Amino acid sequence: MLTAMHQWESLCEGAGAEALTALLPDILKTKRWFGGKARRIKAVSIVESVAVSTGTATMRLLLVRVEYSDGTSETYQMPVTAAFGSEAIRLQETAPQAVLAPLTVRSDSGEEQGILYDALWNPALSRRLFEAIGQGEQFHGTAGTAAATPTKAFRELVDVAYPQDPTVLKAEQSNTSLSCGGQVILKFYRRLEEGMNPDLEIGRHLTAVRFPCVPPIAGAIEYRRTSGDPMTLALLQQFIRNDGDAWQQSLHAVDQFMVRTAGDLYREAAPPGRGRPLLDLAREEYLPVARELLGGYVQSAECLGRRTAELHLALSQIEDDPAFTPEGLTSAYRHERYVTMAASAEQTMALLKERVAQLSPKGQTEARRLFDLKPALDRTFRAFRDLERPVSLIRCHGDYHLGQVLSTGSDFVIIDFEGEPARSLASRRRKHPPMLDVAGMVRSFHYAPFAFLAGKRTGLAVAAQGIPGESVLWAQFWSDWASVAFLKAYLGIASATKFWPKEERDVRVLFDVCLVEKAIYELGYELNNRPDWVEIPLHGLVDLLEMAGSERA
Ligand SMILES: Nc1ncnc2c1ncn2[C@@H]1O[C@H](COP(=O)(O)OP(=O)(O)O)[C@@H](O)[C@H]1O
Ligand SMILES: O=P(O)(O)O[C@H]1O[C@H](CO)[C@@H](O[C@H]2O[C@H](CO)[C@@H](O)[C@H](O)[C@H]2O)[C@H](O)[C@H]1O
Repeated sequence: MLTAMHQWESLCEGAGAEALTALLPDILKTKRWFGGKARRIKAVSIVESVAVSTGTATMRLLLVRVEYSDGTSETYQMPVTAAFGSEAIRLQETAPQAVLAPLTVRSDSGEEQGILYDALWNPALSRRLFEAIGQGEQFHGTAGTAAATPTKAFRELVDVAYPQDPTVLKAEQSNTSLSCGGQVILKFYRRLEEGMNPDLEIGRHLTAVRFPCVPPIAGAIEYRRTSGDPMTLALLQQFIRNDGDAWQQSLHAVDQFMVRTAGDLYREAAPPGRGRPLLDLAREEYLPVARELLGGYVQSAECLGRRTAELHLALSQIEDDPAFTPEGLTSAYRHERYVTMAASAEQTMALLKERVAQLSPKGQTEARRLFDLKPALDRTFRAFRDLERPVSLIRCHGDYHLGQVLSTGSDFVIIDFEGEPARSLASRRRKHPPMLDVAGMVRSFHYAPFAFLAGKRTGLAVAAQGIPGESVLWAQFWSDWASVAFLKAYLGIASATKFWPKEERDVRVLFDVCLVEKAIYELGYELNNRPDWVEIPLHGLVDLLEMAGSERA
């Protein structure tokens, strides 16, 4: 229970903030967007409090610094406000996820009971933020200013009157987004760092060149101080009408595929064998049975491949910003990336060793297989380190997977250019070989059928029973041919561009290393975030390393 004197805002500043900061470690751990749940918090402090008012209601945009016992720290954005009496009771019932703590405000006239809650759930206050962007308003805090600015595209995208109140999206996400009348979406970043968020940085450029496959950016809110780079607090972009994301669409396609493979013709047959590299298959005609069994998904994956190549082309052609100018891969880059990849593989293997007993028997066997495959892993990393010819680095999506693509029916729109959430802002803003995104999507084509088999569609946990054995070959078949369709269309455009490696050998080295690096990242991500998904990237990684071995043999 929080107690404030005279007004709830006293909890946000000075001596009054002690009561709130004492409760914050426990409050943070209950929030979906807090990324430090598995870490020990040493101290929490409020480093900024910016007041935003509608005249009748006030919120404080708090910047909260979390210091961990390992000496590192993070800054989170928490917009807070208070409600009392029947309004507090209504919110506790209708939006329990918004409640931060029960609250008592004492004054000379007595006590008032209420709650402190997330101000994004207050429509009048969140509308105030939407409107501030159109009006280019600034809100002053104790150490800096929250500056709202529209882009040139604002007027085309936004009805300034906002006929409806904003509502918080129900989507499963790491940040918090509000949609306003199905017209625009305002995404509040939770973990903040100095420097422009790549979502805004990339989105602004692609909006300026009118790249059609991303939501145009209408504006942003940034926190500015006299020294240091601004921090991106929020991004306003067009709301894309969609029929779900490509992940949901893919699970549906896998479902239909599995039904087809169970049909009379295929029931007794094993899927046609593997063994050919995907990059080779992508340059040949489709296997007729693959086309038949994947059905309309072949066209979807091809469309996604084309859009991905067009995205890379657009990103490589942004001319007025050095942060986007393509660069050659230097030996310093190769060495530095080699060291980072090897270190992160070591860390992930160590974590897997700690958790191996929690896997299914089949998962435990695969984990042991993975430990034995360490030489193949090293060979893959070394082949990248020893590349001799120059390869282009460009700005990429950075965390590209089927969940980052909205399906509009006949086409796709690519969202969320923030990069891999656990990495630092500096590393998320780096240039990479575009193969990084290609590999991200190919890994996602592997995740979809295996997640389907593991019951992820229906929410069943895989941990206890492991991936069912009988359909694994068909799952692999779907994964391979969906990837081939994507690669065929991607290469059809990308291989003629300046950013694509000229030598086929270099393409193969990059493809292998990017796939393996992504699968290791996923293994670490699942161990830390979704333990009952671990066996999906584990299986994928073992398969990649075994295939790499058999191709070399
Ligand atoms: N421009 C948009 N139009 C419509 N829906 C969107 C848009 N951007 C995001 N969404 C929805 O919000 C979800 C989360 O968005 P995302 O940017 O991936 O958030 P986070 O980075 O917090 O995970 C998406 O999966 C999608 O359902
Ligand atoms: O979308 P985010 O930016 O939050 O990305 C993180 O979470 C993703 C899961 O939500 C994770 O993606 C992995 O799981 C997906 C299925 O849920 C799969 O399609 C992806 O291929 C797989 O990598 C992503 O890695 C992580 O950064």
